Amino acid sequence: MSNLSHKSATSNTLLGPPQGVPLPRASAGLQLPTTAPQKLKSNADCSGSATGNPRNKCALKPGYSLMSWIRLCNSGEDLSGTGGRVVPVTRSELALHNKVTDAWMAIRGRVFNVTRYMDFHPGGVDELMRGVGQDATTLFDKVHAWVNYPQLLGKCYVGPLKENAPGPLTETDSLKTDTRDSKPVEIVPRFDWIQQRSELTLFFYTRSFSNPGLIVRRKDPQQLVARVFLESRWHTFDLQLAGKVEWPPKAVRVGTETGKIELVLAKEEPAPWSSYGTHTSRKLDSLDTQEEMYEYEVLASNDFNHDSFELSLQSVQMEVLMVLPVGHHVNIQVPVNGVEIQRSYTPVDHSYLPSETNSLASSVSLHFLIKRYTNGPVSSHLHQLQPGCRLHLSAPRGGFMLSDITANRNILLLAAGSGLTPILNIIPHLLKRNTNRIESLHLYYFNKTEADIWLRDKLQNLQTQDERFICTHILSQAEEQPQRISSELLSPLFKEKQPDRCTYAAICGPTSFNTAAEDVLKSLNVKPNQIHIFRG
Ligand code: HEM
Repeated sequence: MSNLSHKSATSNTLLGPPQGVPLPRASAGLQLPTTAPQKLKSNADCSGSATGNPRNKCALKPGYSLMSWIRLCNSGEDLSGTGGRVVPVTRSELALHNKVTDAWMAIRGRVFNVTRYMDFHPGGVDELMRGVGQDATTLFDKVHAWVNYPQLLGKCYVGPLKENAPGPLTETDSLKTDTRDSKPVEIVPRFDWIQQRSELTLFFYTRSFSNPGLIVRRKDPQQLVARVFLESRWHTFDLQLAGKVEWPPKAVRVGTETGKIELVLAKEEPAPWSSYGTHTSRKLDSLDTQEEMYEYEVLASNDFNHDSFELSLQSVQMEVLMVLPVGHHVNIQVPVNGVEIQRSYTPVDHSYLPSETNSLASSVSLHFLIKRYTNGPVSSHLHQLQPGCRLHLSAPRGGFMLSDITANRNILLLAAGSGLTPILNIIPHLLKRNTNRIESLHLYYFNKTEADIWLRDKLQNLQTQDERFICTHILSQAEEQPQRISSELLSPLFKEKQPDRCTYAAICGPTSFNTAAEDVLKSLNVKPNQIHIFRG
Protein backbone atom coordinates (compact mmCIF):
# COMPACT_ATOMS: atom_id res chain seq x y z
CA MET A 1 0.00 0.00 0.00
CA SER A 2 1.46 3.36 -0.94
CA ASN A 3 1.70 6.13 1.59
CA LEU A 4 -0.85 8.39 -0.11
CA SER A 5 -4.00 9.95 1.28
CA HIS A 6 -6.84 7.54 0.79
CA LYS A 7 -10.08 6.22 2.21
CA SER A 8 -11.69 2.87 1.80
CA ALA A 9 -12.65 2.22 -1.81
CA THR A 10 -16.36 2.60 -1.06
CA SER A 11 -16.10 5.96 0.67
CA ASN A 12 -17.15 8.98 -1.36
CA THR A 13 -16.18 11.66 1.10
CA LEU A 14 -13.63 14.42 0.77
CA LEU A 15 -10.05 13.60 -0.11
CA GLY A 16 -7.04 15.82 0.53
CA PRO A 17 -6.17 18.67 -1.80
CA PRO A 18 -4.22 17.80 -4.96
CA GLN A 19 -0.50 17.49 -4.37
CA GLY A 20 2.16 19.32 -6.31
CA VAL A 21 -0.17 21.83 -7.95
CA PRO A 22 1.46 25.24 -8.22
CA LEU A 23 -0.62 27.82 -6.38
CA PRO A 24 -1.05 31.41 -7.47
CA ARG A 25 0.88 33.92 -5.38
CA ALA A 26 -0.99 35.52 -2.46
CA SER A 27 -1.31 38.80 -4.25
CA ALA A 28 -2.30 37.23 -7.55
CA GLY A 29 -6.01 36.95 -6.71
CA LEU A 30 -8.06 33.83 -5.94
CA GLN A 31 -6.22 31.07 -4.09
CA LEU A 32 -6.85 27.37 -3.88
CA PRO A 33 -9.08 26.96 -0.83
CA THR A 34 -7.76 24.44 1.69
CA THR A 35 -11.11 22.65 1.32
CA ALA A 36 -10.32 22.01 -2.33
CA PRO A 37 -13.23 19.96 -3.64
CA GLN A 38 -12.46 16.67 -5.39
CA LYS A 39 -14.55 14.83 -7.92
CA LEU A 40 -15.87 11.57 -6.70
CA LYS A 41 -19.03 10.59 -8.54
CA SER A 42 -20.00 10.59 -12.17
CA ASN A 43 -22.77 12.95 -13.29
CA ALA A 44 -25.09 9.98 -13.71
CA ASP A 45 -24.65 9.19 -10.04
CA CYS A 46 -25.50 12.69 -9.02
CA SER A 47 -29.08 12.15 -7.98
CA GLY A 48 -30.78 12.78 -4.66
CA SER A 49 -31.58 16.21 -3.30
CA ALA A 50 -29.04 18.56 -1.88
CA THR A 51 -30.57 18.57 1.52
CA GLY A 52 -31.53 14.90 1.55
CA ASN A 53 -28.03 13.70 0.72
CA PRO A 54 -25.38 15.96 2.12
CA ARG A 55 -22.59 14.17 0.20
CA ASN A 56 -23.82 14.59 -3.31
CA LYS A 57 -20.82 15.61 -5.38
CA CYS A 58 -20.68 15.29 -9.15
CA ALA A 59 -17.89 14.55 -11.59
CA LEU A 60 -17.03 17.72 -13.45
CA LYS A 61 -16.42 17.90 -17.19
CA PRO A 62 -12.74 17.89 -18.19
CA GLY A 63 -11.32 21.40 -17.95
CA TYR A 64 -13.71 22.41 -15.14
CA SER A 65 -11.55 21.68 -12.13
CA LEU A 66 -11.11 24.06 -9.23
CA MET A 67 -7.69 25.01 -10.61
CA SER A 68 -9.28 25.90 -13.97
CA TRP A 69 -11.83 28.07 -12.13
CA ILE A 70 -9.03 29.84 -10.28
CA ARG A 71 -7.24 30.41 -13.58
CA LEU A 72 -10.41 31.81 -15.13
CA CYS A 73 -10.95 34.11 -12.14
CA ASN A 74 -7.41 35.42 -12.42
CA SER A 75 -7.61 35.79 -16.23
CA GLY A 76 -9.13 39.27 -16.08
CA GLU A 77 -12.32 38.10 -17.85
CA ASP A 78 -15.47 39.97 -16.80
CA LEU A 79 -17.23 37.19 -14.83
CA SER A 80 -19.78 39.46 -13.17
CA GLY A 81 -20.92 40.84 -16.52
CA THR A 82 -20.92 44.38 -15.12
CA GLY A 83 -17.56 45.46 -16.50
CA GLY A 84 -16.13 45.70 -12.99
CA ARG A 85 -18.86 48.04 -11.71
CA VAL A 86 -20.79 47.30 -8.52
CA VAL A 87 -24.49 47.50 -9.39
CA PRO A 88 -27.22 47.37 -6.70
CA VAL A 89 -29.86 44.79 -7.65
CA THR A 90 -33.56 44.73 -6.76
CA ARG A 91 -35.35 41.47 -6.00
CA SER A 92 -37.45 41.72 -9.18
CA GLU A 93 -34.32 42.28 -11.25
CA LEU A 94 -32.64 39.34 -9.54
CA ALA A 95 -35.63 37.11 -10.41
CA LEU A 96 -35.07 37.79 -14.13
CA HIS A 97 -31.63 36.14 -14.04
CA ASN A 98 -32.86 32.58 -13.51
CA LYS A 99 -31.55 30.68 -16.52
CA VAL A 100 -28.47 28.48 -16.94
CA THR A 101 -27.15 30.99 -19.45
CA ASP A 102 -27.96 33.99 -17.24
CA ALA A 103 -27.86 33.05 -13.55
CA TRP A 104 -27.64 35.42 -10.61
CA MET A 105 -27.89 34.43 -6.95
CA ALA A 106 -27.98 36.43 -3.70
CA ILE A 107 -26.17 35.21 -0.59
CA ARG A 108 -26.17 37.34 2.59
CA GLY A 109 -27.33 40.45 0.78
CA ARG A 110 -24.79 40.20 -2.04
CA VAL A 111 -25.66 39.25 -5.60
CA PHE A 112 -23.30 37.06 -7.67
CA ASN A 113 -23.42 36.19 -11.34
CA VAL A 114 -22.91 32.40 -11.20
CA THR A 115 -23.39 31.78 -14.95
CA ARG A 116 -19.74 31.01 -15.60
CA TYR A 117 -19.45 29.00 -12.35
CA MET A 118 -22.25 26.54 -13.43
CA ASP A 119 -20.01 23.85 -14.90
CA PHE A 120 -17.43 24.29 -12.15
CA HIS A 121 -19.92 23.71 -9.31
CA PRO A 122 -18.95 20.44 -7.52
CA GLY A 123 -22.61 19.82 -6.65
CA GLY A 124 -23.61 20.01 -10.35
CA VAL A 125 -25.61 22.41 -12.51
CA ASP A 126 -29.05 21.25 -11.34
CA GLU A 127 -28.22 21.83 -7.70
CA LEU A 128 -26.81 25.29 -8.34
CA MET A 129 -29.89 26.15 -10.41
CA ARG A 130 -32.06 25.59 -7.32
CA GLY A 131 -30.76 28.86 -5.89
CA VAL A 132 -30.68 31.16 -8.93
CA GLY A 133 -32.89 34.22 -9.38
CA GLN A 134 -33.42 34.52 -5.62
CA ASP A 135 -31.93 34.97 -2.18
CA ALA A 136 -30.30 31.55 -1.74
CA THR A 137 -28.76 32.15 1.70
CA THR A 138 -30.80 29.56 3.58
CA LEU A 139 -30.41 26.89 0.89
CA PHE A 140 -26.68 27.57 0.58
CA ASP A 141 -26.14 27.29 4.34
CA LYS A 142 -28.25 24.15 4.57
CA VAL A 143 -26.07 22.38 2.01
CA HIS A 144 -22.59 23.68 2.73
CA ALA A 145 -22.32 26.58 5.13
CA TRP A 146 -18.55 26.00 5.25
CA VAL A 147 -17.95 26.85 1.57
CA ASN A 148 -16.00 30.10 1.23
CA TYR A 149 -18.23 31.67 -1.42
CA PRO A 150 -16.85 35.26 -1.10
CA GLN A 151 -13.46 33.89 -2.12
CA LEU A 152 -14.71 31.57 -4.87
CA LEU A 153 -17.14 34.08 -6.37
CA GLY A 154 -15.21 37.29 -5.70
CA LYS A 155 -14.90 38.03 -9.42
CA CYS A 156 -18.62 37.29 -9.98
CA TYR A 157 -19.89 40.00 -7.61
CA VAL A 158 -22.63 42.10 -9.21
CA GLY A 159 -23.67 44.27 -6.25
CA PRO A 160 -25.73 44.46 -3.06
CA LEU A 161 -29.29 43.20 -3.01
CA LYS A 162 -31.16 46.50 -2.78
CA GLU A 163 -33.50 45.75 0.11
CA ASN A 164 -30.60 44.41 2.14
CA ALA A 165 -28.10 47.15 1.63
CA PRO A 166 -29.72 50.55 1.13
CA GLY A 167 -27.34 53.25 -0.06
CA PRO A 168 -23.90 52.72 -1.53
CA LEU A 169 -21.92 49.62 -0.70
CA THR A 170 -19.27 50.59 1.80
CA GLU A 171 -16.37 48.75 3.29
CA THR A 172 -18.25 48.26 6.52
CA ASP A 173 -21.33 46.64 5.09
CA SER A 174 -20.16 44.91 1.95
CA LEU A 175 -19.24 41.54 3.41
CA LYS A 176 -21.22 41.53 6.61
CA THR A 177 -23.72 38.82 7.32
CA ASP A 178 -27.11 40.38 6.74
CA THR A 179 -29.78 38.66 8.74
CA ARG A 180 -32.55 41.14 8.15
CA ASP A 181 -34.49 38.99 5.72
CA SER A 182 -32.81 35.62 6.05
CA LYS A 183 -32.97 33.94 9.43
CA PRO A 184 -29.50 33.07 10.71
CA VAL A 185 -28.88 29.41 10.03
CA GLU A 186 -27.21 27.50 12.81
CA ILE A 187 -23.96 25.93 11.67
CA VAL A 188 -23.41 22.34 12.68
CA PRO A 189 -19.81 21.24 12.09
CA ARG A 190 -19.48 18.50 9.50
CA PHE A 191 -17.13 15.64 10.30
CA ASP A 192 -14.84 14.04 7.73
CA TRP A 193 -11.55 12.16 7.68
CA ILE A 194 -8.69 11.00 5.49
CA GLN A 195 -5.82 8.68 6.19
CA GLN A 196 -2.32 7.83 5.19
CA ARG A 197 -0.69 4.56 6.12
CA SER A 198 0.72 6.00 9.32
CA GLU A 199 -1.62 8.94 9.93
CA LEU A 200 -5.28 9.68 10.50
CA THR A 201 -6.60 13.21 9.93
CA LEU A 202 -9.96 14.22 11.36
CA PHE A 203 -11.75 17.24 9.89
CA PHE A 204 -14.47 19.41 11.32
CA TYR A 205 -15.85 21.82 8.76
CA THR A 206 -17.53 24.94 10.06
CA ARG A 207 -18.05 28.17 8.06
CA SER A 208 -15.57 30.67 6.73
CA PHE A 209 -14.57 33.20 9.42
CA SER A 210 -16.78 31.45 11.99
CA ASN A 211 -13.76 31.46 14.36
CA PRO A 212 -14.18 28.01 15.90
CA GLY A 213 -12.42 26.68 18.99
CA LEU A 214 -11.52 23.09 19.79
CA ILE A 215 -11.03 20.93 22.86
CA VAL A 216 -10.03 17.29 22.42
CA ARG A 217 -9.75 14.92 25.34
CA ARG A 218 -8.08 11.52 24.96
CA LYS A 219 -9.96 8.89 26.97
CA ASP A 220 -7.82 5.98 25.77
CA PRO A 221 -5.78 5.25 22.61
CA GLN A 222 -8.98 4.54 20.67
CA GLN A 223 -11.45 6.96 22.25
CA LEU A 224 -11.47 10.73 21.82
CA VAL A 225 -14.01 13.36 22.75
CA ALA A 226 -13.70 16.31 20.38
CA ARG A 227 -15.63 19.50 21.12
CA VAL A 228 -15.99 22.22 18.52
CA PHE A 229 -16.96 25.66 19.86
CA LEU A 230 -19.04 27.61 17.41
CA GLU A 231 -21.24 30.66 17.98
CA SER A 232 -21.66 30.07 21.76
CA ARG A 233 -22.39 26.39 21.32
CA TRP A 234 -20.25 23.34 21.84
CA HIS A 235 -20.70 20.49 19.39
CA THR A 236 -19.39 17.28 20.90
CA PHE A 237 -18.15 14.34 18.85
CA ASP A 238 -17.58 11.11 20.79
CA LEU A 239 -15.21 9.16 18.58
CA GLN A 240 -14.48 5.46 18.81
CA LEU A 241 -11.55 4.97 16.45
CA ALA A 242 -10.98 1.80 14.44
CA GLY A 243 -7.42 1.49 15.79
CA LYS A 244 -5.07 3.00 18.35
CA VAL A 245 -3.52 6.43 17.85
CA GLU A 246 -0.59 8.13 19.51
CA TRP A 247 -1.03 11.15 21.71
CA PRO A 248 -0.57 14.12 21.68
CA PRO A 249 -1.71 14.83 18.12
CA LYS A 250 1.02 15.48 15.56
CA ALA A 251 -0.64 18.72 14.53
CA VAL A 252 -3.79 20.72 14.84
CA ARG A 253 -4.71 23.37 12.29
CA VAL A 254 -7.63 25.76 12.32
CA GLY A 255 -8.14 27.66 9.06
CA THR A 256 -9.68 30.90 10.22
CA GLU A 257 -10.56 31.85 6.66
CA THR A 258 -12.06 28.47 5.71
CA GLY A 259 -13.42 27.47 9.12
CA LYS A 260 -11.81 24.06 8.62
CA ILE A 261 -10.30 22.26 11.63
CA GLU A 262 -7.75 19.48 11.04
CA LEU A 263 -6.49 17.15 13.73
CA VAL A 264 -3.57 14.98 12.62
CA LEU A 265 -2.96 11.81 14.66
CA ALA A 266 -0.22 9.21 14.24
CA LYS A 267 -1.45 5.60 14.09
CA GLU A 268 0.21 3.34 16.63
CA GLU A 269 0.59 0.66 13.93
CA PRO A 270 0.99 1.96 10.37
CA ALA A 271 -1.63 0.23 8.23
CA PRO A 272 -4.64 1.26 6.15
CA TRP A 273 -7.92 1.24 8.09
CA SER A 274 -11.19 0.29 6.40
CA SER A 275 -12.90 3.18 8.24
CA TYR A 276 -12.00 5.75 10.89
CA GLY A 277 -14.37 4.00 13.34
CA THR A 278 -17.68 5.45 14.56
CA HIS A 279 -18.90 8.59 16.26
CA THR A 280 -21.96 10.11 17.86
CA SER A 281 -22.50 13.86 18.16
CA ARG A 282 -24.52 16.20 20.37
CA LYS A 283 -24.59 19.88 21.17
CA LEU A 284 -24.31 21.88 24.38
CA ASP A 285 -24.90 25.55 25.16
CA SER A 286 -21.78 27.31 26.36
CA LEU A 287 -23.53 27.85 29.70
CA ASP A 288 -23.37 24.08 30.23
CA THR A 289 -19.58 24.25 30.04
CA GLN A 290 -19.26 27.47 32.07
CA GLU A 291 -18.29 25.57 35.22
CA GLU A 292 -16.00 23.05 33.54
CA MET A 293 -12.33 23.31 34.44
CA TYR A 294 -9.30 21.57 32.95
CA GLU A 295 -6.27 20.61 35.00
CA TYR A 296 -2.93 21.99 33.77
CA GLU A 297 0.58 21.93 35.16
CA VAL A 298 3.39 24.44 34.92
CA LEU A 299 6.02 23.58 32.32
CA ALA A 300 8.11 26.72 32.78
CA SER A 301 7.93 30.14 34.37
CA ASN A 302 10.48 32.88 33.67
CA ASP A 303 10.69 36.59 34.29
CA PHE A 304 10.00 38.50 31.13
CA ASN A 305 10.68 42.11 32.14
CA HIS A 306 10.79 44.15 35.35
CA ASP A 307 7.16 43.40 36.30
CA SER A 308 5.98 40.56 34.08
CA PHE A 309 6.68 36.89 33.48
CA GLU A 310 5.95 34.13 31.00
CA LEU A 311 4.09 31.05 32.12
CA SER A 312 3.95 27.87 30.01
CA LEU A 313 1.32 25.30 30.90
CA GLN A 314 0.56 21.81 29.71
CA SER A 315 -2.54 19.72 30.25
CA VAL A 316 -1.93 17.19 33.05
CA GLN A 317 -0.85 13.88 31.47
CA MET A 318 -1.22 15.74 28.17
CA GLU A 319 -4.83 14.61 28.20
CA VAL A 320 -6.45 17.70 26.75
CA LEU A 321 -5.69 19.69 23.63
CA MET A 322 -7.21 23.17 23.62
CA VAL A 323 -7.29 25.62 20.70
CA LEU A 324 -8.94 28.93 21.49
CA PRO A 325 -10.98 30.88 18.96
CA VAL A 326 -8.97 33.90 17.81
CA GLY A 327 -9.17 36.76 20.35
CA HIS A 328 -10.72 34.56 23.09
CA HIS A 329 -9.35 33.97 26.57
CA VAL A 330 -9.41 31.37 29.36
CA ASN A 331 -9.90 31.93 33.05
CA ILE A 332 -7.04 30.71 35.20
CA GLN A 333 -8.20 29.64 38.63
CA VAL A 334 -5.97 29.51 41.70
CA PRO A 335 -6.64 29.08 45.43
CA VAL A 336 -6.00 32.23 47.45
CA ASN A 337 -6.49 31.94 51.21
CA GLY A 338 -8.71 28.92 50.70
CA VAL A 339 -10.92 30.63 48.10
CA GLU A 340 -10.76 29.82 44.37
CA ILE A 341 -10.19 33.02 42.38
CA GLN A 342 -10.20 33.38 38.59
CA ARG A 343 -8.66 35.91 36.19
CA SER A 344 -8.84 35.96 32.42
CA TYR A 345 -5.73 35.61 30.26
CA THR A 346 -5.27 35.24 26.52
CA PRO A 347 -2.53 32.79 25.50
CA VAL A 348 0.15 34.00 23.08
CA ASP A 349 1.78 32.02 20.32
CA HIS A 350 4.94 30.31 21.59
CA SER A 351 6.96 32.04 18.86
CA TYR A 352 6.68 35.27 20.89
CA LEU A 353 8.55 33.66 23.77
CA PRO A 354 12.31 33.10 24.24
CA SER A 355 13.74 30.13 22.37
CA GLU A 356 14.25 27.95 25.46
CA THR A 357 10.47 28.05 26.15
CA ASN A 358 9.79 27.51 22.48
CA SER A 359 11.35 24.06 22.61
CA LEU A 360 8.77 22.98 25.24
CA ALA A 361 5.83 23.89 23.05
CA SER A 362 3.54 21.15 21.74
CA SER A 363 -0.06 20.82 20.61
CA VAL A 364 -1.12 20.41 24.27
CA SER A 365 0.74 23.42 25.74
CA LEU A 366 -0.49 26.99 26.26
CA HIS A 367 1.74 30.03 26.85
CA PHE A 368 0.91 33.23 28.69
CA LEU A 369 2.56 36.60 29.30
CA ILE A 370 1.41 37.89 32.68
CA LYS A 371 1.85 41.25 34.35
CA ARG A 372 2.59 40.98 38.06
CA TYR A 373 0.57 43.36 40.22
CA THR A 374 1.89 43.92 43.74
CA ASN A 375 -1.60 43.62 45.19
CA GLY A 376 -2.87 41.14 42.60
CA PRO A 377 -3.57 37.82 44.36
CA VAL A 378 -3.81 35.76 41.15
CA SER A 379 -0.73 37.16 39.36
CA SER A 380 1.32 36.94 42.58
CA HIS A 381 0.22 33.34 43.11
CA LEU A 382 1.01 32.43 39.49
CA HIS A 383 4.42 34.09 39.68
CA GLN A 384 5.64 31.85 42.47
CA LEU A 385 4.53 28.57 40.84
CA GLN A 386 7.31 26.08 40.06
CA PRO A 387 7.36 23.55 37.16
CA GLY A 388 5.01 20.67 37.99
CA CYS A 389 2.58 22.82 40.08
CA ARG A 390 -1.05 22.37 39.06
CA LEU A 391 -3.88 24.81 38.40
CA HIS A 392 -7.20 24.93 36.60
CA LEU A 393 -8.20 26.53 33.31
CA SER A 394 -11.71 27.21 32.06
CA ALA A 395 -12.93 26.44 28.55
CA PRO A 396 -12.36 29.33 26.07
CA ARG A 397 -14.51 32.43 26.56
CA GLY A 398 -15.03 35.69 24.73
CA GLY A 399 -17.17 37.58 22.29
CA PHE A 400 -14.76 38.49 19.51
CA MET A 401 -16.15 37.59 16.08
CA LEU A 402 -13.72 37.38 13.17
CA SER A 403 -16.65 37.62 10.76
CA ASP A 404 -17.42 41.12 12.10
CA ILE A 405 -14.23 42.49 10.57
CA THR A 406 -14.17 40.59 7.29
CA ALA A 407 -15.30 43.69 5.43
CA ASN A 408 -12.71 46.02 6.92
CA ARG A 409 -9.44 46.60 5.16
CA ASN A 410 -8.07 49.38 7.34
CA ILE A 411 -8.10 48.53 11.02
CA LEU A 412 -6.85 50.19 14.20
CA LEU A 413 -5.76 48.16 17.23
CA LEU A 414 -5.44 49.96 20.57
CA ALA A 415 -3.59 48.07 23.30
CA ALA A 416 -2.51 49.23 26.73
CA GLY A 417 0.07 47.29 28.78
CA SER A 418 -0.78 43.60 29.10
CA GLY A 419 -3.88 44.25 26.95
CA LEU A 420 -1.52 43.47 24.08
CA THR A 421 -2.19 39.71 24.31
CA PRO A 422 -5.59 39.39 22.54
CA ILE A 423 -4.41 41.98 20.03
CA LEU A 424 -1.26 39.92 19.32
CA ASN A 425 -3.55 37.00 18.79
CA ILE A 426 -5.55 38.58 15.97
CA ILE A 427 -2.71 40.34 14.09
CA PRO A 428 -1.41 37.30 12.11
CA HIS A 429 -4.93 36.23 11.13
CA LEU A 430 -5.70 39.65 9.77
CA LEU A 431 -2.43 39.96 7.84
CA LYS A 432 -2.83 36.45 6.36
CA ARG A 433 -6.39 37.10 5.21
CA ASN A 434 -6.84 36.61 1.45
CA THR A 435 -10.51 37.53 1.24
CA ASN A 436 -10.75 41.31 1.26
CA ARG A 437 -7.03 41.69 1.94
CA ILE A 438 -6.04 44.08 4.71
CA GLU A 439 -4.56 47.36 3.41
CA SER A 440 -3.35 48.82 6.70
CA LEU A 441 -3.25 47.52 10.25
CA HIS A 442 -2.28 50.15 12.82
CA LEU A 443 -1.27 49.16 16.33
CA TYR A 444 -1.10 51.96 18.91
CA TYR A 445 0.55 50.44 21.95
CA PHE A 446 0.21 52.45 25.17
CA ASN A 447 2.61 52.08 28.09
CA LYS A 448 4.05 54.29 30.82
CA THR A 449 7.74 54.01 29.95
CA GLU A 450 10.04 52.31 27.44
CA ALA A 451 10.80 49.60 30.02
CA ASP A 452 7.14 48.55 30.10
CA ILE A 453 6.89 47.76 26.39
CA TRP A 454 6.38 44.06 25.67
CA LEU A 455 7.91 42.41 22.60
CA ARG A 456 9.27 45.59 21.10
CA ASP A 457 11.67 43.70 18.78
CA LYS A 458 9.06 41.20 17.62
CA LEU A 459 6.64 44.02 16.80
CA GLN A 460 9.43 45.82 14.96
CA ASN A 461 10.25 42.64 12.97
CA LEU A 462 6.62 42.22 12.03
CA GLN A 463 6.57 45.77 10.75
CA THR A 464 9.69 45.15 8.70
CA GLN A 465 8.25 41.95 7.22
CA ASP A 466 4.87 43.40 6.31
CA GLU A 467 4.60 47.06 5.48
CA ARG A 468 0.82 47.01 6.00
CA PHE A 469 1.46 46.63 9.76
CA ILE A 470 2.36 49.93 11.45
CA CYS A 471 3.19 49.94 15.17
CA THR A 472 3.28 53.21 17.13
CA HIS A 473 4.41 53.34 20.75
CA ILE A 474 2.71 55.90 23.00
CA LEU A 475 4.31 56.55 26.39
CA SER A 476 2.49 58.47 29.10
CA GLN A 477 5.66 58.99 31.16
CA ALA A 478 8.15 59.53 28.35
CA GLU A 479 10.89 62.00 29.12
CA GLU A 480 10.10 63.84 25.92
CA GLN A 481 6.58 64.37 24.64
CA PRO A 482 4.53 62.18 26.98
CA GLN A 483 1.21 61.31 25.34
CA ARG A 484 -2.10 59.68 26.20
CA ILE A 485 -5.05 58.56 24.14
CA SER A 486 -6.81 61.57 22.60
CA SER A 487 -8.78 62.54 19.54
CA GLU A 488 -5.78 64.56 18.25
CA LEU A 489 -3.72 61.39 18.32
CA LEU A 490 -6.20 59.24 16.42
CA SER A 491 -7.94 61.74 14.15
CA PRO A 492 -5.44 61.34 11.24
CA LEU A 493 -6.62 57.71 10.94
CA PHE A 494 -10.28 58.65 10.69
CA LYS A 495 -10.30 61.55 8.26
CA GLU A 496 -13.47 61.61 6.17
CA LYS A 497 -13.03 60.71 2.49
CA GLN A 498 -9.49 59.44 3.08
CA PRO A 499 -9.30 56.14 1.12
CA ASP A 500 -7.31 54.36 3.85
CA ARG A 501 -9.52 55.68 6.66
CA CYS A 502 -9.80 53.09 9.44
CA THR A 503 -13.26 51.56 9.57
CA TYR A 504 -12.83 49.32 12.59
CA ALA A 505 -11.08 49.50 15.95
CA ALA A 506 -10.35 46.85 18.55
CA ILE A 507 -9.41 47.94 22.07
CA CYS A 508 -7.82 46.09 24.98
CA GLY A 509 -6.51 47.54 28.21
CA PRO A 510 -7.61 48.40 31.75
CA THR A 511 -11.24 49.54 32.07
CA SER A 512 -10.33 53.24 32.32
CA PHE A 513 -8.29 52.98 29.11
CA ASN A 514 -11.07 51.12 27.28
CA THR A 515 -13.62 53.77 28.25
CA ALA A 516 -11.34 56.65 27.24
CA ALA A 517 -10.53 54.96 23.90
CA GLU A 518 -14.19 54.31 23.19
CA ASP A 519 -15.08 57.95 23.91
CA VAL A 520 -12.32 59.20 21.62
CA LEU A 521 -13.45 56.91 18.79
CA LYS A 522 -17.07 58.00 19.18
CA SER A 523 -15.98 61.64 19.02
CA LEU A 524 -14.37 60.75 15.68
CA ASN A 525 -17.71 59.38 14.40
CA VAL A 526 -16.75 55.73 14.68
CA LYS A 527 -20.01 53.79 15.17
CA PRO A 528 -20.47 51.36 18.09
CA ASN A 529 -20.68 48.43 15.66
CA GLN A 530 -17.22 49.39 14.36
CA ILE A 531 -15.63 49.03 17.79
CA HIS A 532 -14.75 45.88 19.70
CA ILE A 533 -13.63 46.05 23.31
CA PHE A 534 -11.95 42.97 24.73
CA ARG A 535 -13.27 42.49 28.24
CA GLY A 536 -11.96 39.84 30.61
C1 HEM B 1 -27.69 27.71 -3.30
C2 HEM B 1 -27.69 26.75 -4.18
C3 HEM B 1 -26.71 25.62 -4.10
C4 HEM B 1 -27.00 24.30 -3.92
C5 HEM B 1 -28.39 23.70 -3.79
C6 HEM B 1 -25.75 23.59 -3.90
C7 HEM B 1 -25.63 22.22 -3.76
C8 HEM B 1 -24.45 21.55 -3.59
C9 HEM B 1 -24.33 20.13 -3.35
C10 HEM B 1 -25.50 19.18 -3.25
C11 HEM B 1 -23.02 19.85 -3.22
C12 HEM B 1 -22.41 18.50 -2.92
C13 HEM B 1 -22.42 18.43 -1.40
C14 HEM B 1 -21.27 17.76 -0.77
O1 HEM B 1 -20.52 17.06 -1.40
O2 HEM B 1 -21.08 17.99 0.45
C15 HEM B 1 -22.30 21.07 -3.38
C16 HEM B 1 -20.94 21.16 -3.25
C17 HEM B 1 -20.26 22.34 -3.39
N1 HEM B 1 -20.79 23.56 -3.75
FE1 HEM B 1 -22.73 24.02 -3.90
N2 HEM B 1 -24.73 24.47 -4.03
C18 HEM B 1 -25.26 25.72 -4.16
C19 HEM B 1 -24.57 26.90 -4.33
C20 HEM B 1 -23.20 27.00 -4.39
C21 HEM B 1 -22.48 28.20 -4.64
C22 HEM B 1 -23.08 29.59 -4.92
C23 HEM B 1 -21.16 27.89 -4.61
C24 HEM B 1 -20.02 28.83 -4.87
C25 HEM B 1 -19.22 29.25 -4.00
C26 HEM B 1 -21.04 26.48 -4.29
C27 HEM B 1 -19.86 25.79 -4.12
C28 HEM B 1 -19.76 24.46 -3.79
C29 HEM B 1 -18.53 23.80 -3.43
C30 HEM B 1 -17.14 24.42 -3.35
C31 HEM B 1 -18.84 22.47 -3.16
C32 HEM B 1 -17.90 21.37 -2.68
C33 HEM B 1 -18.01 21.39 -1.16
C34 HEM B 1 -17.14 20.41 -0.40
O3 HEM B 1 -16.39 19.67 -1.02
O4 HEM B 1 -17.20 20.38 0.84
N3 HEM B 1 -22.30 25.97 -4.18
N4 HEM B 1 -23.19 22.08 -3.61
